Amino acid sequence: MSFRIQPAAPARPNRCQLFGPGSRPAIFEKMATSAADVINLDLEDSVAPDDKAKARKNIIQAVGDVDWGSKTLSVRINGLDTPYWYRDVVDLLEQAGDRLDQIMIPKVGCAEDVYAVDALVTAIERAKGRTKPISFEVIIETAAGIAHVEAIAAASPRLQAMSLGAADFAASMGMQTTGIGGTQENYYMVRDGQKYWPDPWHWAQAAIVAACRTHGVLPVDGPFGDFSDDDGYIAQARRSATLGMVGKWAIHPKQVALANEVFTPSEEAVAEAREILAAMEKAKAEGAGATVYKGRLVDIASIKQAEVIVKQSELIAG
Ligand SMILES: CC(C)(COP(=O)(O)OP(=O)(O)OC[C@H]1O[C@@H](n2cnc3c(N)ncnc32)[C@H](O)[C@@H]1OP(=O)(O)O)[C@@H](O)C(=O)NCCC(=O)NCCSC(=O)C[C@H](O)C(=O)O
Ligand SMILES: [Mg+2]
Repeated sequence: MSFRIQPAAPARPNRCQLFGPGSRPAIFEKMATSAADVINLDLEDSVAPDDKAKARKNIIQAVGDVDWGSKTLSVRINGLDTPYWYRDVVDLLEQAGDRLDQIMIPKVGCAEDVYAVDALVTAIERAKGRTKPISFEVIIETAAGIAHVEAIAAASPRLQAMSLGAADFAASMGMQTTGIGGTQENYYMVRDGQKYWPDPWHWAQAAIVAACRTHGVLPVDGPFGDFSDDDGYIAQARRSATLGMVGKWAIHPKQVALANEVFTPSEEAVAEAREILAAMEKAKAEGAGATVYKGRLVDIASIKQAEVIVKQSELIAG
């Protein structure tokens, strides 16, 4: 291990973030009774410009009126390039109750974007005597965002989570696709006449995971647009989980169970992880730093790998 210690990410379940437009209050109760760990009420791209003010009011009222249970309650504000974002922050922080946990900042392009929102939030919290600090989550969904991803991950002690927003990311990067997440028809390799579809989001996800893990932030996979394609969603979510992400967005309620299934370690995986820990305990007691488990090497690094799975399952079990 480096002399630089890797900080732990916030210890809260974040397997699924369910989104809903702030202009559609009829679904708020349904979101609250869903099995999602995080609720994202949206003021940004799912809300038309003429509906922004009403959506703000809907959300402010719902923060206090709806029973959100133990979920993390987050509101996505508008981007810092719009005329809406400051009013989103001011109205939310001045008028919404203490049940509000988090603000999601979209299209973050540099650490200073987070700094600017932090300054405004801090001023309002002090002025209004809000005692529960609002946490932040950000979306990496522009070329600038991914170019500055590590500085963004380090930008504020309020920052708890960071997502990849595949739709805006693709647009900003000039990618030739209208798909939101998943494999892309024209992103393939050919070997022996067979096509093979790699994952075009892989490198950006890996960059986000590395930045998040360096600074103690939860890395999260964003939306998968085709909510009729369960297999595609599951495949994308499994790749994200394998890379180190802790959860994924749901843009339709049917995706919630899929995310929870993928990001909850299976009983078999947890049992195997516990067996590896037990095998290493035995090896250590015998003075060895490595041993053989089911025909393969396990060593001190395997303890840390197994602990990731056990800790995640314990966190979810509560
Ligand atoms: C996608 C939707 C517009 C679909 O809505 P709808 O046509 O109503 O779907 P269904 O008829 O299949 O609904 C079935 C029942 O589920 C309820 N419902 C629908 N949506 C939600 C929801 N989000 N949460 C909870 N419940 C929901 C319906 O009311 C039906 O209930 P019932 O009648 O009682 O059976 C809609 O799902 C939707 O608006 N989704 C969220 C869209 C959104 O927030 N988008 C923003 C996030 S993605 C993004 O911004 C991209 C990102 O930034 C990037 O760049 O990548
Ligand atoms: Mg977006």
